[in-house]
Amino acid sequence: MTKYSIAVDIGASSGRLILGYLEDGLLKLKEIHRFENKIVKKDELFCWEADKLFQEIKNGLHKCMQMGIKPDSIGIDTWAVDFVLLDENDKPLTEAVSYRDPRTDGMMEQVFDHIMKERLYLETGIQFQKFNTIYQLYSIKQNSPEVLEKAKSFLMIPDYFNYLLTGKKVNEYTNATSTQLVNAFTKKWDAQLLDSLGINKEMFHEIKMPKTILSNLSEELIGELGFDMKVILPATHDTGSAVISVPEQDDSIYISSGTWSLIGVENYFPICITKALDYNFTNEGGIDYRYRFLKNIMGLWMIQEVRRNYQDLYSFAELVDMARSAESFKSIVDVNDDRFLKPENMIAEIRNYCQDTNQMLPIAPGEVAKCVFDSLAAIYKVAVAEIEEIFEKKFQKINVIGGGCQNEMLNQLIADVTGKEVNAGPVEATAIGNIAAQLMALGEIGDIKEARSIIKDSFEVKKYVPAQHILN
Ligand SMILES: Nc1ncnc2c1ncn2[C@@H]1O[C@H](COP(=O)(O)OP(=O)(O)O)[C@@H](O)[C@H]1O
Ligand SMILES: C[C@H](O)[C@H](O)[C@@H](O)C(=O)COP(=O)(O)O
Ligand SMILES: [Mg+2]
Repeated sequence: MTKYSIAVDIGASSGRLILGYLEDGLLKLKEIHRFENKIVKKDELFCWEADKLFQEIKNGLHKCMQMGIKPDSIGIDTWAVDFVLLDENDKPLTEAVSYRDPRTDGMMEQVFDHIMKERLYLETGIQFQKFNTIYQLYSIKQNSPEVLEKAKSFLMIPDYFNYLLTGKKVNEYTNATSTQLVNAFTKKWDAQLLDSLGINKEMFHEIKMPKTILSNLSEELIGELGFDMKVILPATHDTGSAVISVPEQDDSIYISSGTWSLIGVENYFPICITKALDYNFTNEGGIDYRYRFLKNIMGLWMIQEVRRNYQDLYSFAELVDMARSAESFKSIVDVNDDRFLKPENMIAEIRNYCQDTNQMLPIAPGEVAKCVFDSLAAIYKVAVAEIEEIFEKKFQKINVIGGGCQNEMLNQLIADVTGKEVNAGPVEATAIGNIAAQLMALGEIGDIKEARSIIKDSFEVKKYVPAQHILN
């Protein structure tokens, strides 16, 4: 009897419900629902609209019913690091504040007064991003200590949605590691670290692995939806699910290309050496206790903001076409400069950077877009060199997955600047990895090796080779 699993993948720019099932040995997908996700200002904080997002999940499930589809399971993945705190009555004490809120400015440095940066890296193996959960919680402790005193539950965004579906409160492993509060070796919440920061460790829940069958829906949800199903934990960190889908892991580097670009390799142990620290690589948890050795790059967030600055006048495809026509424009920016994390106006900020670095200012939309794509390709090249230096080997291929793999100009740029073969696809890598974990939990797929073989057979990837003149 065919099993049907629903993946809920909510990235920083959009969410989608995608139905997945096996047919003739291939993984088939059917998009059920898609919705926008964006940051809004609430009480002077940049927040996600968590209630609206949960309603969109239910809207998608209602659509399933209208299509006569009763999924056997559902799995939710979202962006990392962000969370909600619940009080003793399981009522939210906080909004779902976004990692782009400046409340964490300066917090990392204050945390280093309690634990040396090097020690924190050795214990957790997690990259230093000023928006990591550890710094968000420290900010709450500094500015609203009463909130932390009342907090009885810490739930990351997918954990929170799972709680709303089932009434069960757990923390899923891959996303928990992104907090920089999980010990890379014990794979548990680091009690000593939490104590040293004065953060109440009792509010953290048991860490559960991907493929855990959490529960059935709550009675309330069954009543509302008219059907029941299993709630399964995929790799609830979206990039953790995306990496499951990378068709070829050996000898290849992946770029999970969405709002963020996450560039790295799959590994079987944490690499916490000084060079990895200096280059700010992370060891986020993966499926089956693997590690995602990767680093964050500002990503297509920049072109999303450019598009918004142009009042959504142009599609992403049109921006790419215009960038192609700006062939002679050569200025590039350091996309990882903090100024690009949440600027008032991305176009103005890019121009300011070019001014500050005595480069030509991008004026036309095509020049702005080209500057973004050239700049991303340039920093990818640096990251590839850093990875090869740390692993002391050359990687032959780069797999670009996620929405950004549709950017054919950027794919070709990556091949040209790195001199490597680029394989682009699958677009919905995150949802595919989410579904694969659910089908493994349901016994439809044996293990990750089989899952990757099915995914490779099921989805086309488009190949890009370096332009000939580059290779000569
Ligand atoms: N047709 C297209 N051509 C070029 N780029 C595209 C196209 N469609 C989507 N993209 C890129 O994909 C990005 C969204 O990727 P996605 O993985 O959906 O992001 P997230 O999961 O972070 O919301 C967009 O910001 C855009 O840059
Ligand atoms: C803030 C985190 O680094 C971010 O969530 C990243 O880990 C990630 O998963 C981004 O996924 P998108 O689909 O939003 O690009
Ligand atoms: Mg995504």
